[in-house]
Amino acid sequence: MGRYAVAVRRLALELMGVIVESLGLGRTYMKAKMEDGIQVMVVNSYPTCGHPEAASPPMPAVGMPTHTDYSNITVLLQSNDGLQVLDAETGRWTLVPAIPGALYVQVGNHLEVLSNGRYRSPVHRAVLNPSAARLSVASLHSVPMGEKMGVAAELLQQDGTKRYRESSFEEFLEFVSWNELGKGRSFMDTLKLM
Ligand SMILES: O=C(O)CCC(=O)C(=O)O
Ligand SMILES: [Fe+2]
Repeated sequence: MGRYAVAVRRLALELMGVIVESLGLGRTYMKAKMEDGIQVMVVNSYPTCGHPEAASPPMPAVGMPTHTDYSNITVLLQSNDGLQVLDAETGRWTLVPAIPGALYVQVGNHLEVLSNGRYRSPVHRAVLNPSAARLSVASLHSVPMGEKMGVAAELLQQDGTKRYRESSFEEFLEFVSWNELGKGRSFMDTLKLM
């Protein structure tokens, strides 16, 4: 686990470099902040479970409720199927298939803010697998705890409109200590200015 944590952090920082470069900000734009930043590793263990509610179509049992990740970027390793992403247009849940040896990379809230909405932080959840127990390891990479993340000044200049307010990881923790995950307003919604 120790070696995986180091390797996945190196990968996340490398990917962040490529992403900010794609935004025209230069590859080292976030380098120092990401190097000083935080990495949260979450190991999720889900039991086997079928469809507890008789419904048509069947309602899956949810292991982790609907949310977006408060990170810049998240790298997920999953043992088998269970992760679903919400298609905002159709309202449909799409399975992210577990491919042996593959990592799933997901945009977090902070990257959506930084990019002024060019990158979107997907709404996702984990459903219980009816035929097998499941493990997932999520590695969330962010800027330092008290650091405020706002829209990149260069992108704001291009766009002329700020779509998100700034926030820090500390503010997020304060929010989640009072608001249950998957219920009511999400923290991401509180960041949106339009
Ligand atoms: O178990 C999964 O596939 C999802 C985990 C997740 O979304 C998280 O830990 O933030
Ligand atoms: Fe997540």
